[in-house]
Amino acid sequence: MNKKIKIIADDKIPFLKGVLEPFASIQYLNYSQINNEVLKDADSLIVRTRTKCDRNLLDGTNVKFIATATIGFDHIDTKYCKEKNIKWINAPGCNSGSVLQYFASALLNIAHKKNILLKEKTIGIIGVGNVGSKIEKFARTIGMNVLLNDPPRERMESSQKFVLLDYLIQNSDIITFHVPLNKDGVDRTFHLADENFFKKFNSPKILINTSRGEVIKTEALKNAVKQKKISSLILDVWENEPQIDNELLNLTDIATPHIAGYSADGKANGTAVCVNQLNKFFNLGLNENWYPEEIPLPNNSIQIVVDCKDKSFQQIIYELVNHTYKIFGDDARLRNSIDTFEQQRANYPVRREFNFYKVKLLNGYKEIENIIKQLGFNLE
Ligand SMILES: NC(=O)c1ccc[n+]([C@@H]2O[C@H](COP(=O)([O-])OP(=O)(O)OC[C@H]3O[C@@H](n4cnc5c(N)ncnc54)[C@H](O)[C@@H]3O)[C@@H](O)[C@H]2O)c1
Ligand SMILES: O=C(O)[C@H](O)[C@H](O)COP(=O)(O)O
Repeated sequence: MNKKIKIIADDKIPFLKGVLEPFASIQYLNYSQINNEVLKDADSLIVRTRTKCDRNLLDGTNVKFIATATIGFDHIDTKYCKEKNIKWINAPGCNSGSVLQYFASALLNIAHKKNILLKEKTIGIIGVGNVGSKIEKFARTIGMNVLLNDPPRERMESSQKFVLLDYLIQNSDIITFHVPLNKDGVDRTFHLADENFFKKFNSPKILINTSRGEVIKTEALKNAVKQKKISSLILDVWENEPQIDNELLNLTDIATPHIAGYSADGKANGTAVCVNQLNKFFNLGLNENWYPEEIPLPNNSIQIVVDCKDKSFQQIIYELVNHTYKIFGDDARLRNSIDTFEQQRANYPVRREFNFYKVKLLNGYKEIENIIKQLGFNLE
């Protein structure tokens, strides 16, 4: 145990307070207060995406270990960290179940509103990692045709299951992005969807972005919507957050303030990875595999009862998913108050993922039972 380790942590990381105090000195700060000055004598940092960990922040400090309670790590200057021998870790997959829930809710609600039978549609998934793989499984489970694009995986796995981006664009009814933000290199994703990308649209498509705002060029996207190349637009991430483009917001069908990954389960997973990795790195003496003792309960009932009689399976899944997450609540809050983007994230209500809920089917049948289990719900 080393009492002298000093940690600076973002104060909006849930479940963290009180955990490391017996083993280290820890100070919680708003992300806007985490600067070079306050890090002077710090050994470690626990951050979210809002803290840019680069030379400006870290030069001349003692920081040896950075943990980010997120999957994304585009806010970490990995080259600089390597040069300075600063170890950094992220939390791969921590919130992939949460993004799946967001995605399922968004797609099923748009389909419901526009009378779209999803099993007749083709979905193109760009980026098939932790989140993209869950979306793939969901889409296949509900009978959709699926196209996958992931050049890094294609190179590594030399698999036939991937298609070229152009093919995906031309053959998908729905396109969804799950790539990391790569600012350069052969797998660059910065402005992956630009004028040239939208030029290839041969029919109006549903477009969903829960990855990073900078993956889509805002001006090109706005023009594509105005030219009716996009039939429905769902955005959780934006260029230049939290100062997002008001005109773009008004062109969306569903708009949310970067909360796709904000389930309480996802947050608990992210915090646990940070605590456990930090404990290991500094040999702090905390029990291995720490996990929050209690995750708060949501505002709805754990049990969901659905009568399947005379309902299509898309309708049944729509009802189930909507019980667990009401996406239009998040959408309305953002539309009513575009200037409180960051506050809406900070005060996000408790959301629990599918595996928290128990489903009781009335007039159920084998096929729907299997689908519900595959989606991660508990069947009573
Ligand atoms: N909105 C949210 O709250 C939220 C929550 C979780 C993740 N995210 C973001 O979603 C994205 C996906 O997250 P993840 O956990 O699945 O990440 P991941 O790293 O597990 O998967 C990313 C996948 O994209 C692939 N990829 C890389 N470059 C590509 C390219 N040029 N074209 C196509 N594929 C490419 C990788 O090979 C990998 O399989 C990330 O940007 C992450 O930051 C957002
Ligand atoms: O990268 C991630 O894990 C997600 O984008 C996550 O939702 C980011 O959350 P933040 O750190 O901005 O609170």
